[in-house]
Amino acid sequence: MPMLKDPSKKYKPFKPVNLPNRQWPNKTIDKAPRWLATDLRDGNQSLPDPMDGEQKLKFFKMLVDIGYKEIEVSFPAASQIDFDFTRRLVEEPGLTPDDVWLQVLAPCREDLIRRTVDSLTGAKKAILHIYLATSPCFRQIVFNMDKKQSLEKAVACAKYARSITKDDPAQAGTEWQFEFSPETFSDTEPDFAIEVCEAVKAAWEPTVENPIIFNLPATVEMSTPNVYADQIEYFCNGMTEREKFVVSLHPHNDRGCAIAAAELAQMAGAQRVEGTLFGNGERTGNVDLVTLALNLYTQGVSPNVDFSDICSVIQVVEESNKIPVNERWPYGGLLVTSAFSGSHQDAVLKGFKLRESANATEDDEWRMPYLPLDPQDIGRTYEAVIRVNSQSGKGGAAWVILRSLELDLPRALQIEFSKLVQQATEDANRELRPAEVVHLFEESYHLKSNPRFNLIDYSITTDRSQSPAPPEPGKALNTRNLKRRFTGVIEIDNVQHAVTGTGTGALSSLAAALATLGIDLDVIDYKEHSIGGRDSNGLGRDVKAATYIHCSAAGSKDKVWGVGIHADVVQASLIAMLSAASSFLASKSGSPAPFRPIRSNTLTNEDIQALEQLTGNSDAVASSGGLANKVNIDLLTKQAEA
Ligand SMILES: CC(=O)SCCNC(=O)CCNC(=O)[C@H](O)C(C)(C)COP(=O)(O)OP(=O)(O)OC[C@H]1O[C@@H](n2cnc3c(N)ncnc32)[C@H](O)[C@@H]1OP(=O)(O)O
Ligand SMILES: CC(C)C(=O)C(=O)O
Repeated sequence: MPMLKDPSKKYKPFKPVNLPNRQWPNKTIDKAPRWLATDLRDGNQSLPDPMDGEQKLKFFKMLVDIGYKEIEVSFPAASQIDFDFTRRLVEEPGLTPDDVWLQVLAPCREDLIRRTVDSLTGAKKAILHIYLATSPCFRQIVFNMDKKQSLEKAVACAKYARSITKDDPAQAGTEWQFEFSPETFSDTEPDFAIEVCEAVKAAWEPTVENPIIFNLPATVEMSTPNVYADQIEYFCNGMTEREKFVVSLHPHNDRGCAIAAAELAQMAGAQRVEGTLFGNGERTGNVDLVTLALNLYTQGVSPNVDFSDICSVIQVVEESNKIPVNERWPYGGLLVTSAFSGSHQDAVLKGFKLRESANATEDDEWRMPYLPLDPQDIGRTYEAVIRVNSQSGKGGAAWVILRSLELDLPRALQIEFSKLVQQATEDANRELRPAEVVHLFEESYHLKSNPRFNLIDYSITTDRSQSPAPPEPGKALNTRNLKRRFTGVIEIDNVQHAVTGTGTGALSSLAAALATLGIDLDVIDYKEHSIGGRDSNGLGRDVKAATYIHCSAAGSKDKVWGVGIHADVVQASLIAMLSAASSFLASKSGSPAPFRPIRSNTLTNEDIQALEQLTGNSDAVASSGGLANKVNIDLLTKQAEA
């Protein structure tokens, strides 16, 4: 059967309350309401498999830890499990903190109210909650009662409840609060709801010090949230003795607007909200207390409950309800603090960088594109903020590398690496985990090991023979301007090559040395920074240098990046150069592997002496960076002679 083309006969629009002078739209919420957590009652009653006593206890303890002071723990007349659980909370020392109120629910039936009150005997602080559906639909279909009968039933039950609680001397050890719910309030004629509640108030005789709680449920959410807010404001205005009752909300989520309804209704005068963590409850659920609390928090209002360990909360909720918390659930969902798409990542990363450069503390104003809440405030890590898939941009992968390896990649390297990541995500057709992004980076830039190039040994000396300006007579040589000479042994594809080259610094001298083998690279960009932290004595001994060099191949448009990390800053740049050289060989189509030098090597006798010293003399080795590999000096000599 298709859906009705004209549903107007079957479904009628909700008739809003007439409240032309409504005040609530001009109000804001500037303080947390009283919370009532009803996971163990309304949440529990909606589960295919309700919780057992142990599960309830675990959940109860978590609610207490979060900071809830009013907890609806059971429907004691429903099952022995619920009754016993309530008794346990009352009897077992230390389970219920002195400032926590145990709330229990019963329908307007004397036998069930009696049983319910019995479950609380001896409690320090108890809220007895009874309900009677007051809407025309329920009066007619469920109870076959008219308004008068309905009102009389509510009053009779309130009187009975009073007689066995606050009026019963045997119950004097308990501090009692009384809550009445005109169930289906949102579908009840507004004036009738007021009439019933006035009568119940008169029956209970609340005081300013101990007001009655009128819980006004949207048992079924039937209208837009503004209509619910109107109903609440209308109720508050219509009732007498406003200071003797607390208005409580109990929104369900049939239309998906429970959060909005709870917020607008607070603006309309409600002081208390009943709900469950992550909105478990009948049908589409109760209003979600986590979202409500964090909505307040992100407006700078303390919610008086603590979700700083949201992951543990989710774990207990899921194991108790056996219903997963949706990944997209506001605030708590696993994916809501993650950005996959490039534009989001770019914006978020710029936000983080700005905070970092401003040395922002936890307390500093949170201004972050796309993220209304600092994930760390609820125990989520920044690692999970950026995730990499085929929708991601350069910033995503760069962030992963930064967080995992501390490498702050230059922009052009980010762009180059993101192309590799893009290819990998498209090949895999899925998200790349951080470890996979790291692995791809390490492989691409030969971080763990360079498969083709190995710096066996080297020394860098000043080259007086190539001094740009000979010293004036009588003046010392300005060593700053002296050229540097790289002399070393580089293994390429398992063959050792003795090379030497001169340049303005270590890098250019190595570049010159490589050029003698036919590997012509010009360094066009260079960046370095330190990584690693301080040791246990607070000294920067564990600090390493990270070097990035961007090279162009002489005579071609090819450009390659090299990355090197080493405790020795010079060696880091030499390693980076060889990393670039390796990429250069790989990028050259038609380049034979293994590598064969296309130019002959010209090692002078001085070079060979230097190499002999380098490998034979342990002091020299130490001063050259302490490379351990042993060079076959005979082979090198022969190579040089040839
Ligand atoms: C909106 C809410 O969430 S309200 C809370 C709902 N929670 C629960 O119902 C969970 C616990 N409930 C139970 O364990 C059971 O339903 C009990 C123990 C309360 C009652 O069980 P039973 O006696 O078997 O009655 P049952 O549930 O079949 O039917 C309800 C009866 O109570 C009546 N009733 C229903 N609601 C109410 C009410 N608020 N006040 C008075 N009577 C009511 C019904 O008219 C029906 O009476 P009938 O049999 O004369 O027609
Ligand atoms: C008993 C009442 C408060 C209830 O659960 C509801 O109306 O949804």
